[in-house]
Amino acid sequence: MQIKIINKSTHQLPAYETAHAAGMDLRANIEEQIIIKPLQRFLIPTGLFIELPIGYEAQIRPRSGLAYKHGVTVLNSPGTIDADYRGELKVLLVNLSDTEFVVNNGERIAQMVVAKHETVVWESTEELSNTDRGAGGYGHTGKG
Ligand SMILES: O=c1ccn([C@H]2C[C@H](O)[C@@H](COP(=O)(O)OP(=O)(O)OP(=O)(O)O)O2)c(=O)[nH]1
Repeated sequence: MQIKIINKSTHQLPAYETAHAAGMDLRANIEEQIIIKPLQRFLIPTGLFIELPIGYEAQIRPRSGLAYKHGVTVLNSPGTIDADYRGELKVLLVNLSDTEFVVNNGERIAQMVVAKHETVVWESTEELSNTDRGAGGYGHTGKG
């Protein structure tokens, strides 16, 4: 499927990401370096704007390399981009390490996947069907 995108960032979208991709890496589009201190968060602009069809969402997810090597992740993961959103895509990074993390312009800070979802009609009722699980959860079947 094709999805409209406006790129107002200072960098080009790589060709491998604009053709038949599941999504794309998201890059910081910033005029100056951003320094995220330990346990601080920062909303980072990407310079990208998209028009998703109804019935689709985009999910902003962490990059495993940033999480593993630097303790930096997406705070609201997965961030939800609604189909009717026309603003700039932004990434909410949080630094869970004990050292500062520097973000440079053009750096890949997260990844975005486009996903189809059901459109639901919530049917109000007084009773739900019985199951073996019932209301059990939160590890009720064992330790973990
Ligand atoms: O990581 C994110 C999360 C959201 N958004 C944009 C797109 C999304 O469609 C909009 C609203 O996000 P969300 O529904 O998560 O926000 P909310 O906290 O429920 O506030 P709102 O009242 O604006 O819906 O913000 C981003 O750019 N990045």
